[in-house]
Amino acid sequence: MPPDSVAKHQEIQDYVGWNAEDARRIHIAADLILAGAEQVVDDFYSEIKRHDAARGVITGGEEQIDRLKSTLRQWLRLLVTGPYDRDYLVARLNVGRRHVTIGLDQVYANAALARMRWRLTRLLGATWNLDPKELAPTLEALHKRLDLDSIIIQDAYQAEYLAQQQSLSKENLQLRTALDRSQPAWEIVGESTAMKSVYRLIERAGPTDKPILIQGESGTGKELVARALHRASLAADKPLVAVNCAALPETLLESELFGHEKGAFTGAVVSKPGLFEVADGGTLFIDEIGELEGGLQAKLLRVLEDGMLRRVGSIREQQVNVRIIAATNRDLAKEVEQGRFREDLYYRINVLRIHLPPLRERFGDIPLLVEHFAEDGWTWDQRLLQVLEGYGWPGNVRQLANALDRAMILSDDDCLQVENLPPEIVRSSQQSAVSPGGGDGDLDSVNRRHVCETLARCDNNKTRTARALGVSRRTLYRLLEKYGIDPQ
Ligand SMILES: Nc1ncnc2c1ncn2[C@@H]1O[C@H](COP(=O)(O)OP(=O)(O)OP(=O)(O)O)[C@@H](O)[C@H]1O
Repeated sequence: MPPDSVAKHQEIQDYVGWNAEDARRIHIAADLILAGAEQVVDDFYSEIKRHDAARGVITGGEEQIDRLKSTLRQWLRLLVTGPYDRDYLVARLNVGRRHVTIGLDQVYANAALARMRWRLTRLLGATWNLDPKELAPTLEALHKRLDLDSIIIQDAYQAEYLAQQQSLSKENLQLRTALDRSQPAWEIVGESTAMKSVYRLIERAGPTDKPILIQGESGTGKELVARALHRASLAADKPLVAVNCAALPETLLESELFGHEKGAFTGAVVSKPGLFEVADGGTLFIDEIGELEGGLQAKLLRVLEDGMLRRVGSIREQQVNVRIIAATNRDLAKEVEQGRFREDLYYRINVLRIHLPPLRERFGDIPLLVEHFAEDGWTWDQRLLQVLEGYGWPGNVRQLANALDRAMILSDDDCLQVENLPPEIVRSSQQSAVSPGGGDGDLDSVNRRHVCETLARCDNNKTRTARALGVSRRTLYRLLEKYGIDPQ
């Protein structure tokens, strides 16, 4: 592994906040997870096999599946036993590549990883008959480890994708397209009027090559819409590459987006193309564009204006042809007014805009979403829907999905019970039963109280609080600022 990767992963590790205590907790849980590994592995593959197109890729039958399963077991062992060090990274990248090369591309890897995360959480929750409070730090450590892991697999994917791109035959490209088109994991659920107008915009705006700005609160499905736009575009058979500006520190983000030349900075011992180059001919989805720093905004503007970019440390300019889809949960017009976002860039990306309504403005979609997120065979009653429809959902659809996951994990049978929803949701339903008639004006105070209570329940730990609320850490900071809450 090149030293620059090691340095980069150290930086990612620091960023995610992985520490010795987390390692210790995972180590304690390792036996349990490994004992349930078969279940997790089977689950991973049943997720993959759900996709018709994947069946066409795994052509070696059961034998190939067995080989892949043993790679996955190795992955799990690494995930829960290995220290997070250089050897882990090398081994992990190899495991990642093996999955990626057979065509389980990013889309599947992500869907299957999400599934694995759910299964591991459930496994720990079900086996350790513990108070959720006691279990929380271990689950958090596990989630951190999976976060680190998915950043690494993303890297492996990119490296592999680039290598494949150079030698890819036409058939393979068509297969890749088929994979992306037939991907049901990106299904957008909702039949409210607001969502119907979103679908209409996707149909109309998708086939143009114009930049699109998707605006909406965190967890409203902006990434889903970006994927639908790409599928509806003329470049649907070309790559869709996603980057989240809030997930990486500025320096990493610059080299991630624009690439770097050998020697550009300490540790850059090899040249690396950026995501713009990887997405050439296709779409680049820039999530949380409002987080982009000034210097990077200028560089992005240049690419939008004439398609020219320069890798970090290079004097050579090169041309790319990439359609930009950007998303933000901020009010960019306000950011422009306050001088935090370049006006010229704003006008460039704001040619077409899609607004995603928050969940509290489309309660009618809740029953469909519950059906979508509940596993096969689960049931629920009207009371559960009433409670869900009476809650404010600051974390939107993502928070709803997490709440339902929790209810499934804690349930003794296959019935979703109100009592197994997160306490803040149950409490808010009890409060609204006592004081009915709260209008929009009350929503902020309900949300504020909800954030305060969750913060207290998570011992003022912001990572845990953000996870419990189903929002990113940055969103949590914005909520704290908005509601004037002192996190201490
Ligand atoms: N309408 C929907 N139908 C089905 N699933 C949805 C819908 N909206 C959101 N989701 C699910 O909710 C989760 C969050 O969605 P997504 O990542 O697209 O939101 P986002 O707006 O991009 O969030 P953020 O701003 O925090 O990045 C995902 O698991 C996604 O699949």
